[in-house]
Amino acid sequence: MLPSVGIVKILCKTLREFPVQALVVDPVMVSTSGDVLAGPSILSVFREELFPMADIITPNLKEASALLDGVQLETVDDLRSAARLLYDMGPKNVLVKGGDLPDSSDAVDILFNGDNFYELRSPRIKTRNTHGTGCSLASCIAAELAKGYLMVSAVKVAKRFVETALDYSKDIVIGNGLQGPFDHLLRLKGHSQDCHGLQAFNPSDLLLYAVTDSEMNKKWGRSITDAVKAAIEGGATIVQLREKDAETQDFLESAKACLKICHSHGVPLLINDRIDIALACDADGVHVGQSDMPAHVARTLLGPEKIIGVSCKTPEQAQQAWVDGADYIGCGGVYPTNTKENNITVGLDGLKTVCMASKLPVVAIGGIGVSNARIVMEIGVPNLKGVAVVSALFDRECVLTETRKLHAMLSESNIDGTLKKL
Ligand SMILES: Cc1ncc(COP(=O)(O)OP(=O)(O)O)c(N)n1
Ligand SMILES: Cc1ncsc1CCOP(=O)(O)O
Ligand SMILES: [Mg+2]
Repeated sequence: MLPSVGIVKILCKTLREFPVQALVVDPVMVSTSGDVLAGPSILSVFREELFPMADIITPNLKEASALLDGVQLETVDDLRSAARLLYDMGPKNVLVKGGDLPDSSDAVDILFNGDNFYELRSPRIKTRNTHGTGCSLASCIAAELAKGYLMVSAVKVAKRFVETALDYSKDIVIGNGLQGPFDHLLRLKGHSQDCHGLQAFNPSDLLLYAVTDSEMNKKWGRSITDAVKAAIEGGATIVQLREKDAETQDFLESAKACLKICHSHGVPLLINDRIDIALACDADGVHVGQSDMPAHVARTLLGPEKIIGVSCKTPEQAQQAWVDGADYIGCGGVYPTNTKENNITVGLDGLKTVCMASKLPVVAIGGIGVSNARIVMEIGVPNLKGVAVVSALFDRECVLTETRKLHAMLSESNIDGTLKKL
């Protein structure tokens, strides 16, 4: 908040003397609640001195209008024209925030970098807790840029953060004012206890990730609950129900029964593909692939506490998973597999490339078993946390024996540079 010309001039002089790596300017003039925070005398010094130094400026609708001498901004096309005119004032990027745009069910923001326009949409969240959203967005962009991310990524992460946090805290009541702040600490909430007494997501849970397969269990004449019990007894640290052919009602009943078994052993249970089943049985989370429900939609539906995993074969997909609010990624097939048809194999090199690009913990999947799990785990990247296995556990006569063998092997492998013994 820069309320006087003198203060802006001092700031600009100081920035010239002590240049910063990235400058995010939120030209605070009119708050979402309508309060005037800086008068019109500030406009010329913003335009002429501060904006040309900025990597990005982030005006809301009213501020963009004030900076453009009161021009009416009523449509997404108007936002685009405004972004272009503001860009001509010298900043490297312009984000015009259309949260106050009339007649739009989405919150639409326009990012313009001189070459391209990006239309960023998120569902409009009905809440009184919008106080400080603009400041939070700008601060989050600054934090992402400080971490070295490109502008488009930084803006997307910031917008997703604000959207998720707004949704998460839409009903909280803080203070007596008309507007409350939203809860900025939702990411930290992941470390709290959930209502089942299970610790929220811990990346080391990915160590021995058992993925069920109804066909395999049928073939060996066992129920899904017996299969899950045996895998947990053998040392599985997380379980995913991947029941491709199950009827919805059967799937839901099995999921409820498996959840009881998993929780009685402190093991998280995820559901593959089916957000509806995960919601209906209150599972610990879901795993989605590139053609399943987008992870950011799953996050909105499941809320901040649930675990979301995304299948990724490329660094770009890994970056998107992070932007979308996932907790981990599954990378593979590392080796060829008969379990998933037409699955492209990425090999150990592909796995390493994805791990190195990923800000999220990674579990390797595809053709992995006792014979090769050690080689996979020893590729030497700290965020590779474990292996996800289907046939090596469930297409075998004794799930317990196979899980024990794999568990013993993983316990001895050199993970994160430290010899791990479970
Ligand atoms: C841990 C883990 N990683 C990857 C996958 C594969 O998910 P997807 O690409 O959606 O394919 P399907 O399993 O749905 O056939 C997974 N399930 N688990
Ligand atoms: C679901 C999936 N996604 C990538 S490979 C794969 C199948 C893994 O099964 P298996 O462990 O039997 O190779
Ligand atoms: Mg899937």
